Amino acid sequence: MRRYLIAGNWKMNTTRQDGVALAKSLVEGAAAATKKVDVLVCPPFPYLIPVLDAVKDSGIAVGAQNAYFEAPGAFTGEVALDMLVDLGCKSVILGHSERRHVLGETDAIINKKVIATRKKGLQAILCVGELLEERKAEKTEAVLDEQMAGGLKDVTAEMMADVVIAYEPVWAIGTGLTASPEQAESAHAHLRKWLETRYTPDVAKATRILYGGSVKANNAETLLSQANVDGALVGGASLKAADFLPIIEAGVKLSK
Ligand SMILES: O=C(CO)COP(=O)(O)O
Repeated sequence: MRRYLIAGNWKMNTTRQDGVALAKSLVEGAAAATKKVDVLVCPPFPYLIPVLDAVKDSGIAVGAQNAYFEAPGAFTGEVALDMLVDLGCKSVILGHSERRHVLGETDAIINKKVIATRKKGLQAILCVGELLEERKAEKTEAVLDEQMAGGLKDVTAEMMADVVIAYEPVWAIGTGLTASPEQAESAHAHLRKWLETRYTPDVAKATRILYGGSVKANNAETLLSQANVDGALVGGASLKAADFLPIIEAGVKLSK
């Protein structure tokens, strides 16, 4: 049975003070929920340390929104995975659509990051998803196949033990447009099939596939109740405890 993972991607938001206050509210409101579901917050790099302090021993995990694949060295402006391990981060979001489409990350770069992340023992959350024009042209599955093949090149079945896939249709991110539960389920089922073909039925069964794109308190339960939706990667609605806690609760409610 796959355990739900409810992850908050704060993107380039919050101040230190607001981020710490948010983390403390989550500890108050969701520490108990971590018995049933995995809860993860991914603040901007400068706030990792205060947020890690704020959630210490609560069961809530902290992750980064990106990392560089090289060992520490002369890479101005980058953050090494060793540094994230050193801090106590558990997870890294990789290949988010904003990094692909705004910062120009390619599947090849993302692939190096996935491999380096797993080699350091951290959880890799690999994001995939199609643009609106790709969906309209009925290319969704082809785009997902390409991003999965590129992002997971040379990633072994053993490494897959802590790889999470996040399906984030780009047209649903920050737009208020959510994939319908049927659209989400169809993409997730396709991704699971892909995993089965590329790896094994066991890998496909064990790998969590999160949905991301305008997840809110009022749609979380329907999305999470789809057979192949194993959690949520939440942007805007992860920035306020009052918005994020009900999404966590939806996961708890649906957990056996
Ligand atoms: O990109 C996302 C999470 O990584 C989704 O963002 P929103 O929830 O703001 O649409």
